[in-house]
Amino acid sequence: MMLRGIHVPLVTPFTAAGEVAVDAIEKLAHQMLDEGAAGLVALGTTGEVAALDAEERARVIEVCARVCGQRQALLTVGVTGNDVRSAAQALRSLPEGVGAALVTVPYFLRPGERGVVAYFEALAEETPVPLVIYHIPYRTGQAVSAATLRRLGAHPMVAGVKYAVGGIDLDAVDLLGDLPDGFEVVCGEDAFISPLLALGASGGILAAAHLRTRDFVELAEAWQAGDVARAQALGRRLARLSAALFAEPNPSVIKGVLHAQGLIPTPDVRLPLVPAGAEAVSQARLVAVHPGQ
Ligand SMILES: O=C(O)C1=N[C@H](C(=O)O)C[C@H](O)C1
Repeated sequence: MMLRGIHVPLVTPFTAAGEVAVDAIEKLAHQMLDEGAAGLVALGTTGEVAALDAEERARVIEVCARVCGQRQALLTVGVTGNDVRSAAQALRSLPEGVGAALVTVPYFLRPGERGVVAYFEALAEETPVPLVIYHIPYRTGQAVSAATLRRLGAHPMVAGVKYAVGGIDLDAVDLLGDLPDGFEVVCGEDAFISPLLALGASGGILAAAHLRTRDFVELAEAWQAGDVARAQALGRRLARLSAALFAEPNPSVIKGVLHAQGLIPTPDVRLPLVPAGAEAVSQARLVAVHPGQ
């Protein structure tokens, strides 16, 4: 169960001069693992990968690979793109220490499900590490059915799917009711982590888990142990936190809270993202401390 547990897609903090704050990434990476995260994700959506140049991406991967190597934790690296040659090149370029690649469904082109299958089957023949399909139709514009995910999951180099469809849909219920051997579902829709775990997901790749990390870890453990009462209580509280942290475009609120806690040097994000409003940050900080029953 390579993807079991909570994996934190790290933010990319920036200095006041607008540079990538590598030291802050290193400290955050250690802190997430200290809190029980099973692994880290570099260059996810939360890491603002689209706004980083090649050299910055390489530095983020390097620091995360160093920390995950020291801690024997899984490092998953985001590979975004909508053409097979650049995605394949990015996979081939992954350095030692990267354990998996989170590959977005090709976005904007809307290639259809046959195109999605051909894309991932081509990458699965090239990749040095297992692939996790990043299925997020409200960002990519491309639907992917349970049947298609099951077909892709039959490939030995396709390890799972990060499932983020804006809730729990019938495809999630269908897929989790009949998973290919060795294929896992991890939640990518933070507020729905608890119900997806209840349906049999292995864990989550959750930006919200930058905060109350240990609670997210305990939530996954409670569902895996069948402690339903504990899992339901934690799930309700953490859903409220997730909703507050996603009140404005991710990762602006999370960065605002981490900055207010002194964990990153600035709350800055790169355009077209803009820093979260003070009210959203204040509300998220309040919910993080008092998540309710
Ligand atoms: O960075 C990621 O990977 C994630 N991105 C999602 C999004 O911003 O849509 C949210 C999820 O927590 C992880």
